[in-house]
Amino acid sequence: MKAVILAAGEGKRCRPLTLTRSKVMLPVANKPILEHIINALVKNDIKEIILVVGYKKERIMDYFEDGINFGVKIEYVEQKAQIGTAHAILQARNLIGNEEKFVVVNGDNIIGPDAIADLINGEEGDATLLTCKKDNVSGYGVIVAKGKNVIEIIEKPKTLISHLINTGIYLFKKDIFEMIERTAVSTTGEYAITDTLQMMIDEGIPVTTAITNAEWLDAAYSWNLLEANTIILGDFETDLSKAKIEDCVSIKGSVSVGRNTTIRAGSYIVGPVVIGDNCDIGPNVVILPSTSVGNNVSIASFSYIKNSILMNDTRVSTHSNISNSVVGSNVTTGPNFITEEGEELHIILGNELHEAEKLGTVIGDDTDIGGNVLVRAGKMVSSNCRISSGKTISEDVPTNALLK
Ligand SMILES: CC(=O)N[C@H]1[C@@H](OP(=O)(O)OP(=O)(O)OC[C@H]2O[C@@H](n3ccc(=O)[nH]c3=O)[C@H](O)[C@@H]2O)O[C@H](CO)[C@@H](O)[C@@H]1O
Repeated sequence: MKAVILAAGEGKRCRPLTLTRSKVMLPVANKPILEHIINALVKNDIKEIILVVGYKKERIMDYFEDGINFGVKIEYVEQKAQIGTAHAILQARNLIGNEEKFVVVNGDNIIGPDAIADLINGEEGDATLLTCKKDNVSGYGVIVAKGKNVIEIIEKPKTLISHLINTGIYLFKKDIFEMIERTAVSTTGEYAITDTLQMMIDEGIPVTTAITNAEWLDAAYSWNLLEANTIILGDFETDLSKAKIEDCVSIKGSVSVGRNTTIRAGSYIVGPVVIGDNCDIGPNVVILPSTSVGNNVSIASFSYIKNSILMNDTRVSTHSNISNSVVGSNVTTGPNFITEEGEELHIILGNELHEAEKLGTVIGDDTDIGGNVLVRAGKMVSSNCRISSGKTISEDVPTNALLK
């Protein structure tokens, strides 16, 4: 069976990190979200993948190429304008060819292999939709079902209607393409697959639900990446075989360190922690759970990193303290860079107010921050910013900002 993965959108709610890559390429435990999905499909023996790409597609295509290094065959199809999930699925029509049925997966949620197995085992009717129960259903499509039959799909309702949400994982028969062609544009101006399914239900065509308790993680906002990272790191095992570990390094819990990475003397690392290839850590650096450090990262002496994601090519100078933060790639921070720790924060994004349980900061790619800079809890610095030494960041910093 083939699978179509929808990966053409930006994922605006994860800005500033998605200004330079799409959400599907955001790393969780040092692997793009999309790679976790592909691994889950492979474990279910689904090895022919059609990737619908659009926004920043080169980044996806350069990473996955033809899929051979990931144990799959990947074919790409471009969705030129991101006008909805139904429209995205339609782009795969020619590549699905004569397949009677196929799996569709939103590319921006982390899923475990059992989620796909639950979908396939629960197949019934013309379309099967994988659902899961969630306490907080805001921001999702919710499902009203009678037994296995879906009665109604309500996209992002304002009031609580059901605790059953649409995971964005489906098993379709190829007739779905004709249904999509008949789908009307929604009030938000998109061709939504949820509208296609509702149209089918209204016409008496059976749409069923399979429920899963398996892993399904959505990092809706950039700070949610930290929770996803903590969960995925929980499955990691210690692997120090490829690293250079100097004397007097203390390592506890599960810690995985990549090729050609040096952990210098006096460093103290408590897992779960994953560190990529070609990194230079220490001397005397403390890294605490649950932290992911990408490839080609340096963390200089006496720095302290806790519950954070540091992406590729980032350089942290001495005596820094980075906690509960997501730092993009190719970021440089000067000596004594401090992220303030905050809990139960209110964060304004666009015109909406959100809550973050815990957050230091989120920093976009290609930003340079001088020495002795403090970022107040929950304040974000966008990409390509230059911040001079000695500043205290008490407001969000916009893209390309120069703070002298
Ligand atoms: C209309 C719809 O489907 N809603 C579902 C979607 O909402 P949600 O609002 O999350 O849907 P998104 O717009 O984030 O898109 C989901 C995925 O489809 C891709 N994409 C989106 C639009 C587009 O034109 N092209 C494209 O490829 C995105 O890159 C992403 O990987 O997922 C949720 C689960 O996370 C479900 O609960 C919602 O019911």
